[in-house]
Amino acid sequence: MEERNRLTVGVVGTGYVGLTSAACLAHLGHRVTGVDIDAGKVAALSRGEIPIAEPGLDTLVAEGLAEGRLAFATDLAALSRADVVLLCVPTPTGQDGTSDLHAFDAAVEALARVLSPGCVVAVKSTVPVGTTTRTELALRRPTVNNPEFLREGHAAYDFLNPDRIVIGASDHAAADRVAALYEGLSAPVLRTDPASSELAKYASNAFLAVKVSYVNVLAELCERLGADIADVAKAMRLDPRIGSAFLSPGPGWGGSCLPKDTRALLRAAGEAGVDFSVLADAMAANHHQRERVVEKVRQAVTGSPDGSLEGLRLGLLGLAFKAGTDDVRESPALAVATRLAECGAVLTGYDPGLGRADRTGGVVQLVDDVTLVAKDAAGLVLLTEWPEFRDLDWAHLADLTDRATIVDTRNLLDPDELACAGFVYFGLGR
Ligand SMILES: NC(=O)c1ccc[n+]([C@@H]2O[C@H](COP(=O)([O-])OP(=O)(O)OC[C@H]3O[C@@H](n4cnc5c(N)ncnc54)[C@H](O)[C@@H]3O)[C@@H](O)[C@H]2O)c1
Ligand SMILES: O=c1ccn([C@@H]2O[C@H](COP(=O)(O)OP(=O)(O)O[C@H]3O[C@H](CO)[C@@H](O)[C@H](O)[C@H]3O)[C@@H](O)[C@H]2O)c(=O)[nH]1
Repeated sequence: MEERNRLTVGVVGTGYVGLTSAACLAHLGHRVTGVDIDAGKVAALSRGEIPIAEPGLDTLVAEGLAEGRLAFATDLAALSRADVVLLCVPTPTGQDGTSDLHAFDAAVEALARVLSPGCVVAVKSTVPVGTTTRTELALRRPTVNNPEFLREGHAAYDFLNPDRIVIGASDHAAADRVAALYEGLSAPVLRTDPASSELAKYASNAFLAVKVSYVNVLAELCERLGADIADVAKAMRLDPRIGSAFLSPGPGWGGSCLPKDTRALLRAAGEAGVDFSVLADAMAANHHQRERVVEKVRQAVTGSPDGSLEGLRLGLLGLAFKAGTDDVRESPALAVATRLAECGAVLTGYDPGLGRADRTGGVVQLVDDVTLVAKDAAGLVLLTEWPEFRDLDWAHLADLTDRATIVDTRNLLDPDELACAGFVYFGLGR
């Protein structure tokens, strides 16, 4: 990148989005300082220690630190000379869809005191429509909305290879400044107004949620009608209007974004007097899906829809909300585990991303050896689609179990192979 395009960038919040943005923008040649209120995190990052499991991020952070283009601080004063500041703080949503903007507003209030008059602020946090314009008024600095679409587990790759860059701004020069951050990346840049940009973020996540709920209900219908969801989805994927992604059934959609953003969009629609019942239905289907998985496990391991799970040992494979991450925020796997525990089951769990770090609130005894999960279990439940589960020694695991029964909620495994290994296999929609 030419020297003239290098910007001095501040990033507020160094979580999944902030840390990834900081490391990737430093990689693109900008001078970046990431600021976080968590002093322990800042100290660790300054030593090159990465608190989240994201492929490639450690290398990018090490590169940025070594080349002097990346630094971390706890004091926002470190951003006083920034050309652009990205806001990447959490914006959680309550059960009623209300966005909690405390962290966001606190960061804005503190920034107002330190930013130079010419600084452009980019809101990367996912925020309700109107927030960017309100922030612009509070900061009295040009403020644009620049939503982030990265997926956890692919954060650095997605940041550097985006499908699109969306910039919602009322000021052309401010939009140009933010667009300059991404020079060198080949992605369509969509310039629009702040409200459209804010809404595009929620609309994208909620659409993905609807798609997964659709396929999960379809899987239930397949079971009732004797069809195979794998083939039904395969036929659908071949239609480019439908697309090939997000058609895999599972225990429901979760994570730090889809649930909270769907709730927020439904609330925004309600407040605007718009009946967006397809969203409410997708959320209800998602709740139902977890119950359906619990009832499938009950039927599989007890042989009856009314069988008791009290005192039964169950082994869980996977607790993260999806493969490739150590994140358990709103994890459907954890929701299923919690429900099974409420039914009296005694749970042992193994997740390649979590190790023995207990982030399950004590619901599951986490072990770091899959054979301990199988030992004396009345059944196994595969909840997260870690690819390495395909290569386990299933015959050995079947021998270790009390009853060689497995419920594969991700349809990850080959039913014939599992049957050969001695398991009674149950998938979804098969
Ligand atoms: N996680 C994702 O995959 C993803 C993707 C796209 C968009 N988003 C959105 O990005 C935003 C951030 O999400 P995240 O997952 O990166 O959050 P996170 O919880 O991983 O990280 C947020 C960081 O902000 C810090 N922080 C909180 N208040 C602060 C303050 N006042 N000043 C400085 N630092 C502060 C926290 O200590 C934490 O390190 C949210 O709005 C989210 O919806 C997340
Ligand atoms: O066919 C599928 C695809 C996904 N899921 C589930 O859907 C959830 C969400 O998956 P994913 O979208 O990959 O997770 P995130 O990393 O949270 O990414 C979403 O949320 C981010 C935060 O807003 C956005 O930036 C991303 O574009 C958006 O994909 C997970 O529980 C998945 O297991 C399925 O069950 N079946």
